[in-house]
Amino acid sequence: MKAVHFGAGNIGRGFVGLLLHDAGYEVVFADVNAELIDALNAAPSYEVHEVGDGGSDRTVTGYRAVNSATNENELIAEIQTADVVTTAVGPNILKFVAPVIARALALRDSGLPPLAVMACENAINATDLLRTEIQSSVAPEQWEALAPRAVFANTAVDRIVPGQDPAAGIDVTVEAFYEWVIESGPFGDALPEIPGATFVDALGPYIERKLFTVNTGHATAAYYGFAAGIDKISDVLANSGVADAVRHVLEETSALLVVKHGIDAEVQREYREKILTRFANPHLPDTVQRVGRQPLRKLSRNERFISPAAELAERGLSHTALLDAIGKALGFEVADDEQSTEMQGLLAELSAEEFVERVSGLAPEHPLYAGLVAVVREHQK
Ligand SMILES: NC(=O)c1ccc[n+]([C@@H]2O[C@H](COP(=O)([O-])OP(=O)(O)OC[C@H]3O[C@@H](n4cnc5c(N)ncnc54)[C@H](O)[C@@H]3O)[C@@H](O)[C@H]2O)c1
Ligand SMILES: O=P(O)(O)OC[C@@H](O)[C@@H](O)[C@H](O)[C@H](O)CO
Repeated sequence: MKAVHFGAGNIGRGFVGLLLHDAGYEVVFADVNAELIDALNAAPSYEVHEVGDGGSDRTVTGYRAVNSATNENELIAEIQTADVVTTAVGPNILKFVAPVIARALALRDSGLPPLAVMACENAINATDLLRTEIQSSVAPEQWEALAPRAVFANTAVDRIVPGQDPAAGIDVTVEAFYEWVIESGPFGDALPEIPGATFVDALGPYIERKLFTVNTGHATAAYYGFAAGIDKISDVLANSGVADAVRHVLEETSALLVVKHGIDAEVQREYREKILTRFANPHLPDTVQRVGRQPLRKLSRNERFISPAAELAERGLSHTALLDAIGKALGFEVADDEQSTEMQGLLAELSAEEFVERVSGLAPEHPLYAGLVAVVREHQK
């Protein structure tokens, strides 16, 4: 079995690549980082260090790596005969990896089983987005021929993999916890063999629970931590004021998840307590800069703040802690985070109403709109 994985970064090496390797796949990493590709190809193995309770050291072997920026033909040949394609490049990058997948599908032997394509990004229905990008990269009549050659399944991935110490080379430090949930429907009876993954009929509740608990809580900690001048995420959680703010936010998103998806309130309470423990893992060198990265993406309509806050507002439920966290997000500014500087520019140039419409995509008639405008206006004072 062969898997081609786009994005040999933190989650690519520390989670998706590891689980595919454990499942018996020959893993081919594709990345645009030439130095990383060379380092992977120069070593016969790399280590995944799981830190915290229950962690152990794991070794990944039998992989190879292709530079997708310079070796497109080699990559196409690999995808043509692969069983699985996964991505962990960031949702905004999917449009760049789509054309090469389309070209490989066009050359794929139609007698082969369909290629299983799964985007492992922090976004709702990221694989649907990837499929749309692949489809729009070819002519409509060509898509009819290509579509049966692939199966597209959405997934939810959860493992905290911080930025890595450059001195560690290609080895990766990760938390011990992981969860990979994949929708089963698209595969019919032919589920990919990935023992470390859980296949479910309906992914919606899983991805929303993950994004609106783990990622909403994480981003809240990052933006409050940044405002307080704290660098390490575990130190942020040690600040009782910030820890309370994160708890309040997660109580609000939990109320939505319980009412919307019928998740048991006690089960959800335990889930969020476990997540707070994960954030506080002192062995994990995670930073507010990484967790808060790309704030414009995080403040967009279907993401971890606006989506739950909008639905809470629509249902007449409390969302004040989320609005406070959004206010903190507006203060995020990190020199090498382009979106954070772009956001500061927008805050300086646009009215509060224009900023809300541009960034969150909410219309003036939405019940969250006025509250959001007030938060932005307060920040601009
Ligand atoms: N790190 C985590 O804790 C974590 C956990 C769950 C999900 N995720 C999600 O996984 C994705 C990747 O996150 P990460 O933390 O691993 O980021 P990362 O920056 O460590 O890795 C991304 C990799 O993608 C590569 N890349 C960029 N453009 C590319 C292209 N056009 N083709 C091929 N490779 C390309 C980069 O060079 C980099 O190596 C994001 O969507 C993130 O939300 C991350
Ligand atoms: O990757 P992002 O930028 O969407 O979010 C940053 C972190 O919250 C995220 O990477 C978490 O570590 C991860 O989602 C845990 O499963």
